[in-house]
Amino acid sequence: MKFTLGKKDTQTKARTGTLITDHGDIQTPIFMPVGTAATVKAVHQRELKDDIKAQIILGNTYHLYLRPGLDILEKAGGLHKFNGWDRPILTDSGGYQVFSLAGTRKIKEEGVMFKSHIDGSKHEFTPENVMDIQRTIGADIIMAFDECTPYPCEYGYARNSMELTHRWLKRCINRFDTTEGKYGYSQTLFPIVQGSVYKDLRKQSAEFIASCDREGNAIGGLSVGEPAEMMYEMTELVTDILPSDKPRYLMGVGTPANILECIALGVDMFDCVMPTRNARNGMLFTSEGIINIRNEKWKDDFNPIDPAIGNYASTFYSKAYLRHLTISKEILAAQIASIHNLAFYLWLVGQAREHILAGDFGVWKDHMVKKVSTRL
Ligand SMILES: CO[C@@H]1O[C@H](CNc2nc3cc4c(=O)[nH]c(N)nc4cc3[nH]2)[C@@H](O)[C@H]1O
Repeated sequence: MKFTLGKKDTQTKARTGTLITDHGDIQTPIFMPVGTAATVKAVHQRELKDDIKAQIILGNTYHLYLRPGLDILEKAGGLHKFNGWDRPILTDSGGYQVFSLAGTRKIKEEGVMFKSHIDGSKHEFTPENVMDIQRTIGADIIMAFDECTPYPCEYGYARNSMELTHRWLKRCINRFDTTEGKYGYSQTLFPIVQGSVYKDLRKQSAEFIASCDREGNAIGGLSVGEPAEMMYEMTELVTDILPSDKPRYLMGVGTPANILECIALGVDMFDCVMPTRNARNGMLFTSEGIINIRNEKWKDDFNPIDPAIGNYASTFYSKAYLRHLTISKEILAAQIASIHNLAFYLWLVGQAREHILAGDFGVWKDHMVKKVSTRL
């Protein structure tokens, strides 16, 4: 994988770039739709490509390992062949899901023992087998096996958790660098900065991660319930230390406003379940602000959902129609709202890229942060 920097903004730390992978190029800043269990929920691959203009999507090691399982994925020739998404894929390592989803888990130096949330079966993730699992899934970008330090937590817990993540990272690197991809294209491993909300730990973790000299770096342990101001403070502290010639991925972030603020702090890659999860509950992100489509006020609003972002679903369907589908619990509601929200997120980061190139990102960002946060 190769990353070439494009233009650096003069008023903020925002920058454009291009990530070159064996499954295609990615223009940054970029938002990555979450496709947890081999699917971006309610959305076809064609819609992802043509309507949403997604450039890279996520998969999840924890979920894919449990179902459909490695045997099926290997027989299919990897995840790209299995779900038909032939552009880049990034998989999270399970370092978050094991702590947030799995039943009873036990963290040891060796790894994490856990029970499947599906059938209660017992499993163990170690840095080594999580690398092997992600080799089999075949994502272009894979994440190190880490502990996403819970928030809030005591300083001592945060330090021990960060140090465990660093020891696990060394084992991930040793395993990854001594194994090959299984499907004839290259994969790359991103390490993950931890340190919770403690400045000295964040600095220490960012310096260690930077010293590993990998092709990209991720910022973890955020978007876990901390106040937004704290997320921004930790993000800025870390991006000032991570190398500027490598892509920076802020995991699990976030709202449209969070994404714009963190682009201004020098982050290049984002993922979040919000556009798809909130879509299924009738919460729409639009270029004019946030809409709760269930609200009575939309029942006879026959205007399109959001023609400004220029995709089929947001232009063809009216708010009144989508409200009807949503309160009627029609399947099509989830499809239209998910496509719309994801198209909005891709439109927003695309606009950010254009304004960085045009040299007016700072002013545009401040205006848009207010606009996208307005409750309509
Ligand atoms: C704002 O949405 C809520 O918050 C979650 C996103 N927040 C988040 N923070 C993360 C941190 C890590 C990490 O430190 N390590 C690894 N490996 N993966 C991670 C994944 C993460 N996702 C959504 O699931 C949703 O519940």
